[in-house]
Amino acid sequence: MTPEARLASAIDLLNAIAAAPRRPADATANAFFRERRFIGGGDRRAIAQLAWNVLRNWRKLHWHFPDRAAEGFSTADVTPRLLCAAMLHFEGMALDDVARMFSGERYAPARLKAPEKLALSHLAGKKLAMPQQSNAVRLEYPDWLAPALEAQFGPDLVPEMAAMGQAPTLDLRANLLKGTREEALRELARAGLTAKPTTLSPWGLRLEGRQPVTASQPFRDGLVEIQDEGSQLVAAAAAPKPGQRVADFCAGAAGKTLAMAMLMENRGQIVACDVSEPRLEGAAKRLKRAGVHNATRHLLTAGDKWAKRREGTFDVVLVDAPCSGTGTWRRNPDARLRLRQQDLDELVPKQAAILQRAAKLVRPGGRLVYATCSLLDAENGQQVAAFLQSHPDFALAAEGETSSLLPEGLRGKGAFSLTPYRDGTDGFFAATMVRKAAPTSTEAPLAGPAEGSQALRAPDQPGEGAPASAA
Ligand SMILES: C[S@@+](CC[C@H](N)C(=O)[O-])C[C@H]1O[C@@H](n2cnc3c(N)ncnc32)[C@H](O)[C@@H]1O
Repeated sequence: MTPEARLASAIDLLNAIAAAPRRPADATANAFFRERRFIGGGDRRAIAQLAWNVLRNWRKLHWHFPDRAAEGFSTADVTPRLLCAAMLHFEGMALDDVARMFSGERYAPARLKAPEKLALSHLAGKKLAMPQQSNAVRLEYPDWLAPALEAQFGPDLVPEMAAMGQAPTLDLRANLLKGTREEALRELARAGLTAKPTTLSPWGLRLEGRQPVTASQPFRDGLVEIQDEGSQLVAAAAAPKPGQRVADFCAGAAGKTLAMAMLMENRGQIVACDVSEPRLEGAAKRLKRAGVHNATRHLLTAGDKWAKRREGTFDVVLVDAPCSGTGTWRRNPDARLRLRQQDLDELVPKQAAILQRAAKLVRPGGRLVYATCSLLDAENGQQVAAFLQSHPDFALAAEGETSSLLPEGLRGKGAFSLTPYRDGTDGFFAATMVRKAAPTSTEAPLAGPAEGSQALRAPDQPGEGAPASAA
């Protein structure tokens, strides 16, 4: 593709993203490229990069295009065309050269209109980030979240949000069911991929730059799984042992189920629960590729007796709760634009209800881990404090009760948070709680696999399951 055609496609992609404002941009981008299979890998990366740079710098770019009614320019004229043109300029292209890209010729974007030319002319001599911009604009966070983020990070707000604005690293987890971390490193190198061990997760590997992992042999063989180092540490906090009974209550597409099955050395039983059938379906292919044999899936439905019958029977219960995803803004810059106060107002009681339901599954003496990929105390510390207040039979794990798989700095307290600036991971929170050992005679006996649960050895047929996710 010519540079002009790539530009036109980036504009089309941003228009598609704008047309589905509640849908995650990466889902729209996947559909966009699926419908345009003729676009090759290099072009695809260049198109996505320009579109993502626009999303990452959304507020700053808009700041440069205020209403200029007297000159016939209104903010309604700020379209993906203008944002892409501005982005190219701020990336170093002279304004005349940017204008030339809009040639109107075949595959190139249509010529710039008078209001667009006028708006672009005001960019001359300016930088993308300007001292007059507020912190929220310069660092790309929503104004309504400023008080919560300021309270959370204090003097670190600026470096934390700046780190959140960077492109993320791509982390893998060596799957010890298939080989050691050293073997994974060797096989990656043999496949032409450069990685190095992570410092916090004992199984993590960090890839330099963007490398085609999913097409590589070690990925296809299940020797490595895509998983942010922070997500690996949540599984480390849960620390299930071989032979135990484990419930991954919000398992989604099983990112943490996979890591926990690895820690269990495929022994014992792990039940991956979720309310979303498509997500649980997506888990099947990943579990098969990873060589996991000790997992079953269970779809949670309203009025379902499954959980009731298994109260007090699990050694470890992980609640990887649905959350604002504010810790994943590096990966999903569009999420900053989508998140509303209303979403948070709905999420907090939902998380509390899920945590209460899941807690009932924990046996006396067992472990309950509550985790999110959120930066916000309302979803994290406050949620755990409220739970402990209303559940005196649970306590935050004391030193010595937390997982020895965690790095020393995270082991001392029952709860930890991770951030891109401090830890080089996505933002994560995990709290380990222990149910006090006070067995009662009414406890249900250990139950076998649930009715309606599906054995995950099933997908022998090609094409079953969903692609790997980074969760
Ligand atoms: C953060 S995601 C889980 C990611 C997953 N653990 C992983 O590592 O790949 C949260 C999940 O909670 C699920 N969920 C939402 N409401 C739920 C509920 N009431 N009970 C259980 N799971 C729920 C969502 O469908 C979603 O898959």
